[in-house]
Amino acid sequence: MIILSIPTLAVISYALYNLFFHPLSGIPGPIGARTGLLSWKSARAVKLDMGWKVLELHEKYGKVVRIARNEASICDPDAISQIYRYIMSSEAKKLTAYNAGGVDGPTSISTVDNKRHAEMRRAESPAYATKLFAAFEERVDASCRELMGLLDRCIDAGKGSATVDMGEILQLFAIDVVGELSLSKSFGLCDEGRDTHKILPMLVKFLEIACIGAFSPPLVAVLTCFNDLICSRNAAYLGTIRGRIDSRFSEHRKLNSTYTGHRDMLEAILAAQNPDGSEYSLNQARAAVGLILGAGSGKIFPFMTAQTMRAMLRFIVGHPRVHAKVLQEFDSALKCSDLSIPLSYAEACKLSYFQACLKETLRLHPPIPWTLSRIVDADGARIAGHFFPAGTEVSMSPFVLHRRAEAYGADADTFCPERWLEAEADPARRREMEHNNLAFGSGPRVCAGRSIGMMEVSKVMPLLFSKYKMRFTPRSATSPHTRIAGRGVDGRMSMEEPYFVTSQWTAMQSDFWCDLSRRAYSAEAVEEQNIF
Ligand code: HEM
Repeated sequence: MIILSIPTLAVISYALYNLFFHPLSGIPGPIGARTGLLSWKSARAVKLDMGWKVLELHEKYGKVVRIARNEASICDPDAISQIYRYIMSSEAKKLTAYNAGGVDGPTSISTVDNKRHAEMRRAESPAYATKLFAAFEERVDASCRELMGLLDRCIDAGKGSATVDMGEILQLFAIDVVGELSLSKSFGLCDEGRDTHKILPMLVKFLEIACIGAFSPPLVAVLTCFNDLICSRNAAYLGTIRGRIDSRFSEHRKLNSTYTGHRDMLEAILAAQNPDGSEYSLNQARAAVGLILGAGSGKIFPFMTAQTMRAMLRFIVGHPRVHAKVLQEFDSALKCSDLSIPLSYAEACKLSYFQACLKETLRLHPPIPWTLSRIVDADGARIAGHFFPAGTEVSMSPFVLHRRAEAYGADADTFCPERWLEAEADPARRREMEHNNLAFGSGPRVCAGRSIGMMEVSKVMPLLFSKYKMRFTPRSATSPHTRIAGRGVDGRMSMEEPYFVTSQWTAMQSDFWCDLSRRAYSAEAVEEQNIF
């Protein structure tokens, strides 16, 4: 009896301490999180509903919510700099959860120590530098051609129209692009027209499991075994990547090559040096390139660009007024010879309405809805009216912040690209809106591949919109959808929703079918055919 009651007493004392004496005890939140007896975040990782659940908590409890025993989620634009810049600039460490999922060794995103992170970031920065952009653009153009080739083949096979899983096709494209950018070699997925190595399910499972493991430490060992199993079942894909990295590594060492800055990201990584002047080892190169490719890392960037492209397609085609304006802008630029095909990034940046749509897409559907956590440093910090002592965690969800009226106005939850154009006339407002955009994170750990991601999306999406007539395949008993209803990024289920979103570390869409046919892209054609 006494033996039984000791553990029970320990649990009760632990819960009471967390409820009434823990430094975060004054902050409201779900009871499981406040007592520390249930992991609210693990539940989100398993149920794949993070975005809308954390939003619900903020709607119920306000700007500051205790989402774990030691963590508060904050949604206050005024706190962005404090959390991501000032706290980070001192001794604060990045949450150890980022370590989950690494295979080849530490990467910049998984490195907790700030000093080491800064060193890695500096060493690897040439891989993301604008110096490589001319080469990058050619490679993205090559992948665009393969993508258009695939869509044309589908349309020809269907004698002028086709119903395709655009979600999957855009993912194949994004993976081909990172293959081109990082290793000078596409994976040929668009050429094949399908996921030949079954890479996609592997990457999705890898990511989901890494997230569950990150927030359920007792499960890490079991989940790591699952991840190893997933990797071994997809040895062909991982083997191809490793083989390419390894042979380029030996070639680099044998020839004692110097970095010319003209080839690809791997060339820049092979030339990277540690602070003591030593060259990057094979494992360091594998880890850095694996991070970019999503092979052997829990953070999968080809997913993020694909998610952005899918969301953009969903928002633009789902808003006929916006769709017509995007096409009109493209057609008139083409008519005035302001554009060439393939589109250069510089030209794509001049399509101001299109760029506003891209920013609006990243605002309403940030690929990472998860709370980006930081640990408070030795001095503690006063944030959003609360004092956080050293060692407590503070975080923000891009998804939640982007939907707050304080950040984007009373209509924050509607898709309105015009808000970005209007802000152009008011530099202070524009700066504020850019500052509140957390889609790529903020501060010293902001996304290293931001310009690459923006370039990729900016080059391919205008072409897709202008070259093809696209509409969402209506859901019906005979449609190819695997789910009866769709689910939007806000968690709402609907028969009208063209895809199904799961919200975990990333907001992933699936089951996204579109009807496709060719479109004559010129301004006259739009008017004559009265397409809209
Ligand atoms: C639309 C596409 C993308 C989005 C929305 C995105 C978003 C993000 C976010 C939110 C973070 C920071 C996470 C944090 O605060 O801990 C991040 C980090 C990072 N991203 Fe991206 N990303 C995108 C594309 C890419 C691409 C294409 C690459 C590589 C070519 C890339 C490479 C990285 C790297 C290396 C980091 C780690 C930075 C560090 O910790 O120093 N990203 N990304």
